[in-house]
Amino acid sequence: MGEAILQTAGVTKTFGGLNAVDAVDFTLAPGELVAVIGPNGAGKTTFVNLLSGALRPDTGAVMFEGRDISRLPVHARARLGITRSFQIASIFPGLTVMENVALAAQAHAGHSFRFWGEVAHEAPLRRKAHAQLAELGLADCADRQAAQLSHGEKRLLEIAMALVTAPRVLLLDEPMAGLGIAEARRMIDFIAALKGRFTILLVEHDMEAVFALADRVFVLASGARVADGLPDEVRADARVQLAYLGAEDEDL
Ligand SMILES: Nc1ncnc2c1ncn2[C@@H]1O[C@H](COP(=O)(O)OP(=O)(O)OP(=O)(O)O)[C@@H](O)[C@H]1O
Repeated sequence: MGEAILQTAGVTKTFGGLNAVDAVDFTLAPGELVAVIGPNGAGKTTFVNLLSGALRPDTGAVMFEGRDISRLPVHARARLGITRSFQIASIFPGLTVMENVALAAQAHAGHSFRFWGEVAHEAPLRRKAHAQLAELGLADCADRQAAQLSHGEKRLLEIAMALVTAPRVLLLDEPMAGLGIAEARRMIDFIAALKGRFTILLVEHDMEAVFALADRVFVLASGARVADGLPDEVRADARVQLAYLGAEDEDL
């Protein structure tokens, strides 16, 4: 893989006396899908917050294309193309799927917020939304009201709303959470179809999804990196197995 698009160097975040993220070095190369895993409380959410800008590191740095972005807030990082799906996606339940995607496209286009009545007349936005939904295999949902979607379909819509903004890096925080078996399979297929076209960091407890999707697996435990490698290497790593001991719901 080429140079990192997103990188951390010795990044640390402390809460009280606890190093939630402890001197972590991490790289994400363009087009890669890296899964960040670890037992409960390992620091995964804190780490994503440090990447998205929701939290600032106490020490160390976050770099985007070699530029130090450690002090930039969420909106400035979003403008650079670092997109966390749920931050983009406040789904409007009374609007259709297509209208929600068109609104996300409009927000990204940099217009100040306008109500849907105005946006609805903008054919280019509607076309863009339709094209995005068709590309994602969601065209059959386009005219459904968002409120009527299943939980799994709403998660797909959130990701579609992030993707229409053409993110440079997509941060997916537990997209499988709360999905039934069939919905989980659909989500795995959906994310698999994004591979190579988008650069993705996936935080996920669902190991079936992680090992089906990841190019590389990055393991945190007690805030620190314990492994970073190919899925099969990580699965066989004794340090990883040790980190997961006692975490009954998270068998590797
Ligand atoms: N705002 C906060 N204030 C104090 N402690 C926090 C805060 N956020 C996280 N922590 C602590 O930091 C540690 C890491 O938490 P974090 O939520 O990042 O882990 P996680 O790997 O995402 O866990 P899970 O898999 O359970 O979501 C935990 O011990 C948690 O209690």
